[in-house]
Amino acid sequence: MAYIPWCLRLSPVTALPNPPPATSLWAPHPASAHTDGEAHRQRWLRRTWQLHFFVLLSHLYAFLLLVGFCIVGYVPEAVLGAYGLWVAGGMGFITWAYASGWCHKRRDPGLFLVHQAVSILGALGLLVAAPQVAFQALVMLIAFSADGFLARSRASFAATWVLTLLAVAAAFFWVGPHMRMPTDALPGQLLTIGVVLGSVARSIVLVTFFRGMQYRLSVANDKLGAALAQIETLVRSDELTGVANRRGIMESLHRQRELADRSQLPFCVALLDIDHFKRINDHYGHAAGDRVLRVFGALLAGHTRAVDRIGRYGGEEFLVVMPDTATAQAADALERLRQQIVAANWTGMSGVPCDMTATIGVAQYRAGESVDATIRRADEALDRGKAAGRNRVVVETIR
Ligand SMILES: Nc1nc2c(ncn2[C@@H]2O[C@H](COP(=O)(O)OP(=O)(O)OP(=O)(O)O)[C@@H](O)[C@H]2O)c(=O)[nH]1
Repeated sequence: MAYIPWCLRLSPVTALPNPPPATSLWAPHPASAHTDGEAHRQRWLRRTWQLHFFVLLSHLYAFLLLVGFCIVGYVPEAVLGAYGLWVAGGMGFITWAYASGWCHKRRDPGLFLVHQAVSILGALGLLVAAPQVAFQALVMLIAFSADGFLARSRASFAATWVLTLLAVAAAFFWVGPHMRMPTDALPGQLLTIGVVLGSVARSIVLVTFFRGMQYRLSVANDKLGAALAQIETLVRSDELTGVANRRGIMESLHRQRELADRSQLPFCVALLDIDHFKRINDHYGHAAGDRVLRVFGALLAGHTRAVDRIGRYGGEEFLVVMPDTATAQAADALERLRQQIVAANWTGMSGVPCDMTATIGVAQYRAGESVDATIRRADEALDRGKAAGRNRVVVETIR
């Protein structure tokens, strides 16, 4: 899974059982890389480096403050040297890990646990070695713990803070009596103000950065949700006519069957077939035939109830699911529809000089039967309608 700090994780899009992972903070996930391509990868790399550069700056700032404390005599030079080596070594390693791409291959590309362990131990070491600047060391400890926002999980975030608090308690226990705020003279006061300002600035930048990340992730998540909803609609729609395609109408039919089995309410299935449609193709070409089909789809959508479900079952054959409807009511409604088809201005609407009719077969669902059985009976009625001369509504034969 891509590395995403827990605080940036968004609720997953539920439209698909396995939604693609949201974008990672530290490295673009391979699955998401193809969406925006190289530009997207470069953007993420730039952000990673921006954050890393800022962290480097904050360490440099803390080091310069320590130099100041050393100059005015609060910190031994050996401690300053050890601290400098620790920061240079740690940051050098992390810079190498980013630059070489080594950290991107790891399960934890932010090197979170290593980073936290090194940071907390270093700050603790400073606290013990130079209790004169305990205040700065404590501020650093808390600031490093705030990096826990990069944690993979709430558990490691909580663990970071618990460990920090335990470390601080232990440090107080050992060196507590020697701790003091170096504010007895002006240089110490100024340096202490510098520590406070530095920690406030670090917090502001980190919070701003994470808020920005969270906003961008939420926008990406919304876009993904909208795209998935669009795909959901597209896979169930007929491109030519705009009504449901065979998959969509069959899903509606299965749903209606389940509802009817529960509610014991009747429902009907109607199959509609345009009469002599082949002639349109033969006389005016396939494109003209497509325009006629589009008009037929629009007529069906416009002259059926909102609760009825319409789909293109195949070729010039359409299927209508009519909920809460018994055969007699269905036959009446379909007869009105047939008349609308006859009366429609086909030439005006399709641009093809023609007058179309349709034959309709209708069957009522019988409790417990398969949807295929209902469709078969509607199809038999349709065949009888064609054989009897077309342009009519035929109800299934009750056996
Ligand atoms: N333009 C166009 N034609 C299609 C499409 N799908 C199927 N057809 C055509 O629809 C015609 C169906 O012809 P037939 O099954 O003989 O039916 P018919 O001519 O309507 O005759 P009856 O149903 O017996 O009244 C064929 O010519 C198919 O090529 C489509 O998406 N677009």
